[in-house]
Amino acid sequence: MGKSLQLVVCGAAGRMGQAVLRLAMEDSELSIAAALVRPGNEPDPAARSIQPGFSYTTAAPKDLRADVLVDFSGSSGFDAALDLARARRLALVSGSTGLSEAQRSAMQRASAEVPVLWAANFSAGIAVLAHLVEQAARLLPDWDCEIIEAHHRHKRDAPSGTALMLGERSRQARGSLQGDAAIDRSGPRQDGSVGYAVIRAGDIVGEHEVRLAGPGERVELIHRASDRDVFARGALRAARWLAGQKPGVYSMADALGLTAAPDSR
Ligand SMILES: NC(=O)C1=CN([C@@H]2O[C@H](COP(=O)(O)OP(=O)(O)OC[C@H]3O[C@@H](n4cnc5c(N)ncnc54)[C@H](OP(=O)(O)O)[C@@H]3O)[C@@H](O)[C@H]2O)C=CC1
Ligand SMILES: O=C(O)C1=N[C@H](C(=O)O)C[C@H](O)C1
Repeated sequence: MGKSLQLVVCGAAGRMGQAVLRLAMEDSELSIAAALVRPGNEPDPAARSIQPGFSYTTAAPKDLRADVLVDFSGSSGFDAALDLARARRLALVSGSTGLSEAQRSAMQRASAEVPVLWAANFSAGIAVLAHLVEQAARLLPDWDCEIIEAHHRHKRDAPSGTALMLGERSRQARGSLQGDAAIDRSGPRQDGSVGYAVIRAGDIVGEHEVRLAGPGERVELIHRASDRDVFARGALRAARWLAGQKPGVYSMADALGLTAAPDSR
């Protein structure tokens, strides 16, 4: 059977880009139409377990034929990825975090033209954690909510996109209008706020703990990713699902078929 779904990968030289490329190349139903990197940033395919003879590119070819753009280029590459998806009418799957309000608005506008699926975290476990956090926050409306996240030493944004999503979900579940706790955590805690603590160390793939604390007791909900491939697999699953959808905004819950459960955004 021939390969069916053509992918463009943005941020292809990065940790996630490399994982997406490797897994896509192992999949007989996927092929890589273009792997976009910054000029001078082309990894050695041989050194990274990518197919021999595979070539990276710094700009999309004029005759590009593709179905879905998978973006892991972070906030610095996101604008170019979004422009490319719009210009070539490609469905967009993006896991880039640390996006500004302006970038999020631009993504929303683009969804009128192409199908868009953005998720802070493509793992199935985080989709379930988000669901549990919502339930716990609703059942324990007055308890303090703290989110502790840990990632590798190279991560550029903080708190992580996943931590912010979990905080937002907890606030939504409580109907709280209260904002995030200030970065300056000195002084007593503000009722109803969500607090964040950040660890950046070594090669930690991604850990998120939501701690709900009341008087004399606490509930801790934890997810630990130990292999970056879980995110890459989730993104490829999202890409398969998104191809052929109408323009609009979609979530990982849509792609996973979790219609009754909240999504992982
Ligand atoms: N949703 C999810 O499940 C997950 C999301 N992420 C998110 O994905 C993003 C990437 O993570 P990670 O792979 O670890 O980061 P990396 O820094 O390893 O990779 C990002 C890559 O994108 C490149 N890049 C930046 N701008 C451009 C551009 N304009 N054109 C082409 N390439 C560009 C960077 O190049 P250079 O180094 O030269 O800047 C780098 O090679 C982050 O925002 C991270 O938080 C990560 C894991 C899972
Ligand atoms: O940068 C990473 O590595 C990760 N980023 C995402 C985030 O910011 O939430 C998801 C995952 O935790 C790994």
